[in-house]
Amino acid sequence: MPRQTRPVARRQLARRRHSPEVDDGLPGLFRDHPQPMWIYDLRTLRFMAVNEAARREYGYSESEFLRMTIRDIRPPAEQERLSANLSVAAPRAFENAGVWTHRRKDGSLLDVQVTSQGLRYRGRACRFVLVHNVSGYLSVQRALHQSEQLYRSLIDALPQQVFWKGLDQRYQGGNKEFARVAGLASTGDLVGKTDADFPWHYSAARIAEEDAYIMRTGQARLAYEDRLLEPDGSQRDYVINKLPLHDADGQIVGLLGTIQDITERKQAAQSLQLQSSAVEASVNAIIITRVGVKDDVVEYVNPAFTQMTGFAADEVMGRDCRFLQAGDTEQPALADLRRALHEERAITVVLRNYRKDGSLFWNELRVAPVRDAQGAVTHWVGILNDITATRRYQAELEHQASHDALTSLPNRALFNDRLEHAIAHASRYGHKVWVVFIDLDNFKLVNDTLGHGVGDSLLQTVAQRLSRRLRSSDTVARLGGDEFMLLLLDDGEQHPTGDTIAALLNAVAAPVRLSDREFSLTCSIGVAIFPGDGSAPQELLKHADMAMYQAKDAGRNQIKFFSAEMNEQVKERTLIEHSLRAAVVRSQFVLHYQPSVCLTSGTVKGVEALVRWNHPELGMVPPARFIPVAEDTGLIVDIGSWVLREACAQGRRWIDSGVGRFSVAVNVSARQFRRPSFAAEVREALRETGLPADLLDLEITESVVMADVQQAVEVMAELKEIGVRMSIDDFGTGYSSLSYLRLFPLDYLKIDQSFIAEMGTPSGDAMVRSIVMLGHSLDFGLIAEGVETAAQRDHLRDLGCDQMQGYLFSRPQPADALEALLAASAGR
Ligand SMILES: Nc1nc2c(ncn2[C@@H]2O[C@@H]3COP(=O)(O)O[C@H]4[C@@H](O)[C@H](n5cnc6c(=O)[nH]c(N)nc65)O[C@@H]4COP(=O)(O)O[C@H]3[C@H]2O)c(=O)[nH]1
Repeated sequence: MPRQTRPVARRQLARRRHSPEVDDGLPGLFRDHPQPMWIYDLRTLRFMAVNEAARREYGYSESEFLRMTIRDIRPPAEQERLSANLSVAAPRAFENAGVWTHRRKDGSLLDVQVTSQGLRYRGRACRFVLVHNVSGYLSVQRALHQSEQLYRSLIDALPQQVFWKGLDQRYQGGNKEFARVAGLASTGDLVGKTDADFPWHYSAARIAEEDAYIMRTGQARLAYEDRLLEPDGSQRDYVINKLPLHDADGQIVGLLGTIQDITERKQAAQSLQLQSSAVEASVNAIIITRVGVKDDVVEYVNPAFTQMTGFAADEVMGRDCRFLQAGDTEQPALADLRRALHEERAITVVLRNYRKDGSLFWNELRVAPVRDAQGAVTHWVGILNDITATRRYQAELEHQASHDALTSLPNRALFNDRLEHAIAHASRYGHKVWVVFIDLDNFKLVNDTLGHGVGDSLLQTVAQRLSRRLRSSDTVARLGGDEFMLLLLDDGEQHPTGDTIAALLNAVAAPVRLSDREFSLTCSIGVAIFPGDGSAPQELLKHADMAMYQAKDAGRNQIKFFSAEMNEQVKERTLIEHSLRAAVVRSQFVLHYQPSVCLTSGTVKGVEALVRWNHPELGMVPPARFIPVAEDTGLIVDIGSWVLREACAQGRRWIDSGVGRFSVAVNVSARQFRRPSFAAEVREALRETGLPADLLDLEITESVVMADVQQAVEVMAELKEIGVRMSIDDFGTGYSSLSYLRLFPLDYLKIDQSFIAEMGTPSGDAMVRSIVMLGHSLDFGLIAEGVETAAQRDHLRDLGCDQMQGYLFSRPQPADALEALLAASAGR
C-alpha cells in the first residue's frame, strides 16, 4: 500500500467505529481498498465479505472465501493462538491484533499486521479485519538483526582492536580485542569511557587532540604507526586507522578506529633485516638455492661468495650450483652430498670447486635444508669455506713430517713405514724386498772443505740421480747426512739385480758440475734382502748398514751384499768399541815408527809415529781398524795425548841414548786439533819429555785444516811460536784452497800414497809433478808416502820431491827394532 493511503484508511475506519452497523452494499472504499479486508461472522467465523485486495493476496475467489472460515487461512501452528485470541477479544472493540501468520491458497505463508473492529453486518455480530502484509518488513528486520549479529561477530573475531567513539570523545563501542587491551571484561563496559580511563591514559591528551582533529576536519588518518608505552614499561608498536563516522545526513557524529599490534611483526622484520644484513656482511660465502622441479636453483649469493669464486650474483642467479664443479664430478664427497640432499639432511663435505677463472679451490661446504611451516624443504643454505690454504699447509706439514727438507725425499720415518708395509706384503705373497744402504764416500771432507752450500747441492744432485733410476714402486729416502736408503721390490714382475745396484753406484759417481767446478763423488753401498738376510725391518736395516760399512772398509766406491760373515766383523767392531776405553787405561798401545828418508842423500830425516793396539784377544790391531772407532767415541783425544807424549819421549831417548837427533812426526786427529788447549798440551809434552820443539812434526790432515781455516791459522800460529814443525798429511785427497794454503806456516806437504801408487801412468805422474811444484812454489818441503818401489823413488827424486816414506825403505817398526837403522843413518 502506498504510504499516503494508510492514514486515509485509518481515518475511514475510525469514522466507522462510531457507525458499526454496515450496510449490505459495502462501500466502494471496501471493495477497492488496496489492502486486504474482510468481515467475518464472530459466531461461525465464516467470511461474510472480502475485498478485491484480499482475493488477490490470498488467491481465493470471492465465493471460495465465503465458503471458508478465518481458520482456513491460518496455518496449523496459528490455530491455537487464534482460538485463544477469539476467546478473549471483546466482540465490539477495536483491536490491533498484532502480527499473524496467514496461509494463501497455494500454501505459501505471509506475515500480516492485523487490525480489527467489531461491527454488525447483515444483522450478525461480525468483525471487520484489515490486514497489512508485513512479510517484507519482517524479513528485512530479521536480515538486519542477522547482519548486525554478523558484523558484531566479525568485528569481535578480528585480531585487530576496533572501537568507535562520539564527538564527546567517549567510547560508544568496540570489539572484544579492544575491550581486552583496555582491561575490560566485556565490550559493553566500553560505553561512556574515555581514553583517560584506560591503560594508555598517559597518552589520553595526545589521542584526544588527534581524534578531535579528525572529527573536526573529517580527514581520516590511515595506516600510521604509533608506539605506546605499556603499563609494564615496555613499548609496543601499532598500526592505527582512524576515520570519521557520518550520520545519514553526512554529519560527523564520531570516529571509527582500528589498531593493530605490530610489535612482533616489527621485531620479526627487524631481526630478518638484521639477519639478512649479517648474511650480506658475512665473511663466509653463502649461497641459497630454491628447490625446483628438476634442479635447485640459486636464489641468493652474498658478496663473500663473489669474492671467493669470482662469480657475480647476477651470473649465478637461477643456475644450478653444479657450475662450481666445472666438470670435476668424479669426487667421492659429491656422492655424500647428493645422498644428504636426497635425504633432506644437513651435511658438511669438502669439494674441489673452481673459481670463475678456472682455478681450483678446496671448498668445505656446509649445506642445511630450510623447511616451510609444513616441514617441506623449500630452500637449501650453503656456507662455503675456502680451505685451500689450510689444506696446502696441512699437506706441507705432512710432507715435512715425512720428507727430508733438503732433497724432498721421504725421510727415515716414512721409509720405515714403507719398509714395514713392503715386508708385510712380500711375506704374504712370497716376494723379496731389497734394502739398499748408500753412504757417500768422504762426504764429510766435501762439507768441511768446500762448505755446506756445495755439500747440499751435491746431496740434491745425488737424490735426483737416485730417484731417476728407480721405478715408481721403489722408494729412495734420505736418512740424514750423506746416507740414502732404498727400498726395491722384487715381486715377480720386477727383479732388482746386481746391475741395478751397480747402475746406482755409477750414477752417483758421474762427475757433478757445480759453480764451474767438477766434482767426483763416490759412494759405498750395502744391500740386505728380505727374507734371506732378515725378516724384521730393523734387522734388514742393520744388515744393509753392515754391508755398507764393509764396502767402506774394502776401499769405498763399491757394493757389498750382506753375508753371515759380516756379522763376525761387526762383532769385532763392537768388541773394539767396548775394549778401547780399557786399552787407554791398561796401556795396551804401542808406537811403531816409520822413517822418512832424504831422496837425494838417502839419510833418515825423521820418523813418523804410528800407533798400534796390542789387543789381548785380537793381537796387533792396525790403526785403520780402531782409529775411526776412537774418533767416533772421542777416545782419540786420550789416545792422541798418549801418542804425543810417548813419541816426544822416544825422540828424547834417541838423543839421550846417542842414537841421534831425529824429528818425530805425530798424527793429530781433528778432535785433538780443535781443542782450545791443544797448543798448551804440545808445549807441556815437550817440557815434560825435554824434546827440542824443532824435532816435533805435527801431521794434520788436509780436511782438518780446511774445515775451519780461521781456527787452523790461529792454532798453527801458536804452534809455530812453540817452534814445532807442521805438515799437511794425505795431501791431494781433499779440496785444498791454494789461497788458504799459503796462510799456513807449514813445513811439509805429505803426498798421499794413493798418488804414489798411481805413478807410472801419465795422469799419475802429472798429478805428483803438480803437487811437487805447488809445494815448492809455496816454500814447503815435500814428503812422498807409501813408496814401495825403486822406480817410484827414482821418479820422485827426478821430480824434485824432498823425502820419501814407505815399505821400500822401511816398514813401521817398534823403536828398538829401528835403532840400528837410525844409528847407521845418523853416523853416515
Ligand atoms: N801400502 C803401504 N802403506 C804404507 C807404506 N808405507 C807406510 N804405509 C802406511 O801408511 C800409513 C801412513 O800413515 P798415515 O797416512 O798418517 O795414515 C795413518 C794415520 O792417519 C792413522 N794413524 C796412525 N797412527 C796414528 C796416531 O797415533 N794418531 C792418529 N790420529 N792417527 C794415526 O792411521 C793411518 C794408517 O796407519 P798405518 O796403518 O800405520 O799405515 C801407515 C803406514 O803403515 C807403503 O809403502 N805401502
